[in-house]
Amino acid sequence: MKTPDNTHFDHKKPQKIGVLLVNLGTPTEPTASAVRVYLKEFLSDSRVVEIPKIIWWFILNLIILPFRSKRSAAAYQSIWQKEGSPLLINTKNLAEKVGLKLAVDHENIMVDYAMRYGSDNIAKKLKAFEQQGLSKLLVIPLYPQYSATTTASIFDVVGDYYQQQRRIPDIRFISHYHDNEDYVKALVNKVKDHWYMHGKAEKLMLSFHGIPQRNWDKGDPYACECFKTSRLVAEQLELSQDQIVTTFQSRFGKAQWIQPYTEGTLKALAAQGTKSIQVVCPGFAVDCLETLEEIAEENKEYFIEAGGEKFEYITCLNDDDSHVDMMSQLILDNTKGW
Ligand SMILES: C=CC1=C(C)c2cc3[nH]c(cc4nc(cc5[nH]c(cc1n2)c(C)c5CCC(=O)O)C(CCC(=O)O)=C4C)c(C)c3C=C
Ligand SMILES: [Fe+2]
Ligand SMILES: [Fe+2]
Repeated sequence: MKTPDNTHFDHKKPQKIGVLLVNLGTPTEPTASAVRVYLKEFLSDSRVVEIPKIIWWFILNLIILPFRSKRSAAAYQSIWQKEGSPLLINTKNLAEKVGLKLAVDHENIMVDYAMRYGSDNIAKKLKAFEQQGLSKLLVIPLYPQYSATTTASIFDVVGDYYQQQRRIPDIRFISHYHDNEDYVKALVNKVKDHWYMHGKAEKLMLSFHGIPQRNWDKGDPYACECFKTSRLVAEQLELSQDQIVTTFQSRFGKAQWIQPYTEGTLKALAAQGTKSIQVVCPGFAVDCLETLEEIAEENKEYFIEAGGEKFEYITCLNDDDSHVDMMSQLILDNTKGW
């Protein structure tokens, strides 16, 4: 154990519950150099890329980072907001609203957000909690569907942090909430609200971030959880098999990823005569590059170019009341007895 840096225990300090909502992370600015720093940390995580370290070091540093950073920076520029990256702004807003809602009746609960990669990292936020008298910790990765590539990576970092500490709080970790009733209801209501404003399309597409096929083959339950979320949403929306389609986006590299792919499905549907489609991304708690640029811009273009006429993107739950309520309830359910 390295030198622990805990402060002396203070008997008078109030004992509090810390709730950390953790998302992926994002570049500090939409420039090639900032994107490179972010991608280097993200793609060096062996939970994300399982290729042997030495081989991957060469591929990442000599091929991917020099080319991808520039291309991704341009994509980030197209969605960047005055206050920064949408992923950061939306995550911050969600955590703030959940904190305010819970503060009304539960003044011992502190809510904050953290990012797995880049700034606002997990260690920094756990340290801040400690300074405010943390005695119990609930970690909620903002990934409804479990994957080792995302959820487990957050668990690793929380573990690494406490490996360096003398005092460990009581810790609870939510590994998924893909079939949580309130989460499914929030998605269903989001789609219904959209229908109310814009009418129905011929098809509803549920597009999730993909993972490599070999991760699924090795036992990652992610795809099964995505399909279960889809089934629950379809049942509550009373949609038949041919009105709803589940797909996977954001393929990275040449290997096979879980299928069907979002891009290929949109092109095929348009080519087969589907004229209108609505797309929602239930695997993303908040809007980010993968939804605002890849789906709402890039994939929209593919659909229209292939003969589609109407493409509507339905935004993520973000800081909607239904999401704030759902998260608050998840927190109360999982801090019972504390
Ligand atoms: C091997 C590569 C990747 C795996 C596996 C992966 C899994 C995965 N990612 C998310 C959520 C997000 N990914 C985002 C961006 C993003 N993802 C990858 C690669 C893998 N993701 C890259 C290279 C990027 C960067 C953008 C790019 O260059 O295209 C984001 C958005 C970040 C933002 O700043 O807005 C999210 C969110 C999940 C849920 C997941 C597995 C389940
Ligand atoms: Fe990703
Ligand atoms: Fe992408």
